[in-house]
Parts: sequence; structure tokens; C-alpha cells
Amino acid sequence: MEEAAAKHRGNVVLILDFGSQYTHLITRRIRQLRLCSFCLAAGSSLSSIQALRPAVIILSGGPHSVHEDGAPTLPEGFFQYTQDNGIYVLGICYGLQLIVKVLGGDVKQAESQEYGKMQIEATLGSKLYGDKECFKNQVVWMSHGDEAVKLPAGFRVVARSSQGNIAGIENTAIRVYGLQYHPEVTHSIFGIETLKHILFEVAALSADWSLQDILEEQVQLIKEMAGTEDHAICALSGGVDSTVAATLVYKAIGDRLHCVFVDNGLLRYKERERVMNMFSSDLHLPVTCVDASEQFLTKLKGVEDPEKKRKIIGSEFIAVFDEFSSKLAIELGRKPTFLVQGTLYPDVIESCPPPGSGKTLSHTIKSHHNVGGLPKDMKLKLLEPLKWLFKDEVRELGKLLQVPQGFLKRHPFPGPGLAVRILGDVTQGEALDTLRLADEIFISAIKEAGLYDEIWQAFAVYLPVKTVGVQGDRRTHSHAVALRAIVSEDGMTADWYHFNPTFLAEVSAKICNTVRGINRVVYDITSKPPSTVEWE
Ligand SMILES: Nc1ncnc2c1ncn2[C@@H]1O[C@H](COP(=O)(O)OP(=O)(O)OP(=O)(O)O)[C@@H](O)[C@H]1O
Repeated sequence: MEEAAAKHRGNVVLILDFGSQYTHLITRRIRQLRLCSFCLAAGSSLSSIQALRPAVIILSGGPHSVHEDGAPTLPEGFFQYTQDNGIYVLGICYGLQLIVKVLGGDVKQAESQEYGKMQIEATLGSKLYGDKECFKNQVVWMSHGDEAVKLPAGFRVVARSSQGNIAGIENTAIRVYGLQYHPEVTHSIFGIETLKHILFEVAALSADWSLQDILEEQVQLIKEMAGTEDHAICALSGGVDSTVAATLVYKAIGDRLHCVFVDNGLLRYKERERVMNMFSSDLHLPVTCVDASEQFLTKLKGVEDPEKKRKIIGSEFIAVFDEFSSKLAIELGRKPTFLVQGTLYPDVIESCPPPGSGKTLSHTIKSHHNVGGLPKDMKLKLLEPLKWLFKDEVRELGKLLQVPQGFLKRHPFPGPGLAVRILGDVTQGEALDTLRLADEIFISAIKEAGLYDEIWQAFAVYLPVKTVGVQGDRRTHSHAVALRAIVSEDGMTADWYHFNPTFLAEVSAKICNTVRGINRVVYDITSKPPSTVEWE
């Protein structure tokens, strides 16, 4: 961290984390502004702050009240240090209240708590807002129960909420600023603009950071962690996350990374060949392909309940990984030390109650279990090089690692594969092969029409219902498939994709004419919610 900070000296933004779920969103916003940012936990010593030589320190929000016993605070001598070194300080929410309390003002429990959307009026001509007209009357997101009621000497109020409460403060002589609202959430319409103003106009930083820096830092970090002897294993799904994570780790430790791709019998049309090809010819990653299809399908025979199917698949994955790891340990004469996982930042945050929901901000982080987690007794240390990144940043990073574009834009595909797209027993009749063909026709048509990149996810679903049809002048009694295509920002909510009817008619005709066992195609027009993306 210190080396990276030294490289960007004069432009480093340090965030002190007081426990807000938004802290890493601040980090992300700062990185989007192409500045180097780090996050240290509240309670870090002054010397660890000094070691990073920040130009700006942001004090985050948090779930505490400054009056609580043991509420997190700033290290002794903090403001002396920032003043002596010309460092700018910006407090957000709890951060503002802490500034006020530590410097001798008053904070008390608010009479009317402010949650959610609020209108504020800012003072133009102040240092905090400059003279940008758009800042004058703006909508911001608040989420606080305490409020500053008396400011320390030298401070002035530069914004108030429509309820008359303090929303922005500054003391330009000592370079300390505060916002009672959250500029980092997009609901604060001019929040990012305000951060930009503070960082570039007030603190005069220059944007000198890019994702290339993260790449170099992570490679360096993994090199240090793994030394010259340690080995790592990685379960590769062919999805964006695990592939980018593996490619990055490979850059650091080369052939000491051992990847495994499992054919669980639930993959799509020619997926195994396509994925393995890409791993070897485009990425040059050493990947072992384990064909465990029989093992998975035998266990799934006759199982209809979706939850049972998922559980069986999860534990079979674990059994395969376990065996892979044991074999590897014998081959290498030592156990692998690390497990690489493509955990992303959204996987790490369990819940981020929106301001206004009335829920207090908590700091609960879920332990992310990819495919149910590996057996505990394997005692592998986790390498999660993407855990501070969002999906779009991972795609960017993938580009830097020369992961092929077509691959980075691949639609998400669930770990349990086609098992959640065949309703009921996966092994029934010709269901798997039939679905593969129908799905391939649908996806190829989407690609040919140039629609693939605007759709978040598209697939066919095999329905366990038989319907009557007429094909080639003969009555048929065959299966129906449903087609689903959605658009989404983040996968959390989704809308169905509005195809041109001619496109759907052509796909439907092609499926019924060429896939045996299908005589009806329906299109799913439900959003998420109330439906989920996958049918099971
Ligand atoms: N067929 C497979 N072979 C090996 N590992 C797999 C396979 N399917 C899933 N995994 C592992 O399980 C993890 C979680 O699978 P999931 O389908 O939830 O993907 P994800 O979190 O979107 O990540 P990715 O983009 O890497 O697929 C993957 O990152 C990968 O490590």
C-alpha cells in the first residue's frame, strides 16, 4: 500500500472507515475520478495514516452516535497533523459530527431525524460549493439521527436542509469540511459533482490513477503472499469473474496456479469444448478439465425439487474439487496453499439498507460461499483479488489482461447450469439435449441480430408439459420451451426484453422445425420482481 501511495504522492485520498456500508462506495467514486484511494479502519494509528501521506482524508459515515461509549474516534493529534501538513479533511455524516465534537462544537440527537431524499440550500461563493449554480438548491440523501447544533470556532454553515438543519460546514483556514448527507450515493443528484469540486478545485489534486495500478498492485501483493514456493488452485467456470481472477493470479505465480473446470453434464451446447479452447488458445491458462457429468447426473436422477437439485450440485462440486486438490497434493508433494475466488465487491456486502428505509446502517458482511464453499479441512487461504471491484471494473481489468472481449461480455450463467433451466427432473428423457439445441438457436439468433450486448441474460427453459401440435401434417404431443431475455443494470432488478415480434416468430419457427420433441415456444414477459431471472 505504501509503495502505491508513494507513486501517487500528492494525489492520495485516504478514507477512514467508521463503519458505513457506503465506505467502499466512496472508494469507488474516488477511483472513478481517477484518483488513488485507500481505506483504513477507524482506530488506525496516526503513524499508519502518516505512512500513506494522503493529500485528502475523508471521514466516512457510520452506524454510531458520537455520544455512545466506545464510539470510534480520531487518533490523538489528528488535526494537528493535518494542519501541519496542509491536508484537506472532509467528514461525511458521522464524519462531520466527529469533526464537530472533536474540535469543540455540539452534536445532539436530532428532534426530527432525517432519512431519505432531502432538499438542501447551499451557499454559493463558499469554498465547499464554489459558485456552481447547480449546487444552490439540490436534492441529497440523508441518513442520520444526530445533528450538529453548535459549530466549533472558525467554522461556518454553508448548507442547510429544508428543515433548517446543518447540511454542510467549512473552516477554510484549517482546510476542514463536512457534509451531513451522502454525496457518494447516486440519489444525491450532484453528489459526485460536489466530490469532484472538493477534490479537484478545493484540494487541487490531479487525476493520475487507473485500473492498471490495481492490476500492478494485486500482482505484486500476490507475489509477496505466495513467495516462490506456494501453489494455488482455482475453480474456473468460464464466467467473467473466475477467469479474470485466475488470469491475474497466473500473471503473479505462473504455473503454480492450477485451475479446474468441471463438466457437470449441465453445460450448454458445446460449452466444454468452447471454454477449454478459449482457456488454452486465448488465455494460455493451465486448466484441468474434469468430466464429472455421470457423477452429477446419477445423483440428480429423479430429483424434482429445485432446492434439492441445487444442494446435490453444490456437494458434488465440492467432492470434485476435493479430489482434484488431493491428487494435486500427491503430484506436487505438497498441499496447495491458496484458493483463488472471483469474489466481487457486491458479493461481499450483504445488505446495504437504503437511506430512508428506516433501518440503521449495520456492518454485516456475508461470508461469500462460492459453490457452497470448499471443505473446511482443506485449510486453504483465500486469494480474492477482485473483492473491491464492481462488475464493470472487472471487465475493464479483464481487458487490460487481454481476456478476449467476446468473453468479457458473456452473459452470466448459473453454477447449477441447465439443472435450473429444466423444470423438474433434469435427467427426464432427452431434456438436456433438447434444451441445448433450442438454447443455441435462440442465442445464435440474438448474436446474429447484434442484440447480445444490450441483453443482460437470455436463455431457453425446458418445460415439463406436453402440448398438442401439428407438424408435417401430423398430430404431435411434444414439449414446450420458454424463452427468456432480460435487461438489467445489476441483476438485482430486471425487465423483460422487448424483441421485435418478427424476430421471435423466426426463432420460434426455427426451434419447432429443427429441434425434435418441441412443438411450442412461449416468451416470458415477467420482470424481476415478481419473478426471478432463472425459473428455478
Ligand atoms: N463448471 C464449473 N467448473 C469449475 N468451477 C465452477 C463451475 N461452475 C462454477 N464454478 C465456480 O463457482 C463459482 C461461482 O459460480 P457462479 O455460477 O455463482 O458464478 P459467478 O459468481 O458469477 O462467477 P463466474 O463469473 O466466475 O462464473 C465460480 O466463480 C467458479 O469458481
